Amino acid sequence: MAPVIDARGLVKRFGGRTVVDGLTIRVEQGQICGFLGPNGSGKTTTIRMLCGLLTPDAGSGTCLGLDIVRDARAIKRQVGYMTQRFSLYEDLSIEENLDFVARLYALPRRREQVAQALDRLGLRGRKDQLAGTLSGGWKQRLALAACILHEPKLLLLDEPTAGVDPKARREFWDEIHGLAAAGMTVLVSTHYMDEAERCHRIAYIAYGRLLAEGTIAEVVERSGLVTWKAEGRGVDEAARALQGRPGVEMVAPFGATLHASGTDAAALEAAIAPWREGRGLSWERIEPTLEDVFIHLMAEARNDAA
Ligand SMILES: Nc1ncnc2c1ncn2[C@@H]1O[C@H](COP(=O)(O)OP(=O)(O)OP(=O)(O)O)[C@@H](O)[C@H]1O
Repeated sequence: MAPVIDARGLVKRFGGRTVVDGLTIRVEQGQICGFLGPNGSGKTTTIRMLCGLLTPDAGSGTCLGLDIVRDARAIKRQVGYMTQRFSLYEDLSIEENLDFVARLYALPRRREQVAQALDRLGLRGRKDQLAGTLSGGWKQRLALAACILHEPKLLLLDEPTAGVDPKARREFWDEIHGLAAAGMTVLVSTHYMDEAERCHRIAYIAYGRLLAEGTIAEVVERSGLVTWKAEGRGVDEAARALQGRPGVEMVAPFGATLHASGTDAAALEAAIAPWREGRGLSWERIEPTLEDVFIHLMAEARNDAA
C-alpha cells in the first residue's frame, strides 16, 4: 500500500532564510508518527506544505495519493488539520461550533455527524457550553472533534496538547489511538517525551533537516549514544565537574540523579572513572532516554551548522 504521506526533498524559504531544508518524510496508513524538534525547526511549516496551505520552493510529494502542489485544494478538503492555536469561535457553544464547521464542509448528514462527534468525544454533556468558557483540555477535545467531523483519513495535529494537564493529555492520546486503530493516519508534532513514546514512529528535525526517523528503539539504537546514570549525594558537583570533559558530550542532573552521555564509550568511561570510587555515588550504564538522544542530535546539528 502507498504511504499516506510521501514527500521528498521539501524546501521552504522565508525572505532568503531556509527553514525547511530538503526534508523527506513518509508515513504509512494507520500509523501515528510523532514529529519532534526544537522550537523553530520547521515542523509547522512542513505540516502546512503537506496539507496544501504552503507551496514548497523545491521538492515534491503526495499526501493521500494527491500531489501536494497540483492538488493542494483537494488535499485541504481531505485532511483534518488542528493548528497550534485554538481556532474555533469562543462565543459559540460546542454544538454550534461543530454545526458551523459541518456547514463549511457542506456535510450531507450534518446533524447526524455533529451528534456522532459529540458522542465520540464525550462532549454531549457540555454541548451548550460556550467554547470560550472551556478549560484547555476540553477546548482541545472540541478542536479534535471539529477536525474529524468530515471523516478525514489523515490527521495533522500541531502541538495539540500544549499546556494541557497530564490527565487530559492522556485522554486525548487514547482518542488518537482509537482513531488510528480504526485506520486513521496521524502526524502529530509535540515537545512532550511521553507523547513521543506513544507514537508508532517518530521523525526528529532540527534546522529544517530530518536528523532521525524510525521507531523509538531504532532512533535510540542508531544514535550510538552511551549513557551512564549516577545516583547519590553530590550529583550536582559531579555534573559540574564532568561538563565539557573529553568524552562527555552531555551531562544533566535529573533530580537526585545525573545522566552523562557520549558516543565514545571508552572516553566517557575514562571521564567518569574518578567519580566512581569514594564519592558516594552509585553508577550504572542505562539505555539512553529519548530526551538524551534528542539533546545529542540537537548538539550535533548545531556543530554541523557552525
Ligand atoms: N510566514 C512566515 N514568514 C517568515 N518566517 C516564518 C514564517 N513561518 C514560519 N517562519 C519561520 O520559520 C521557522 C520555522 O518555523 P515553524 O513554525 O515551522 O517551526 P516549528 O518547528 O513548528 O516551531 P515550534 O515548535 O516553535 O512550533 C521559524 O524561524 C519561523 O519564525
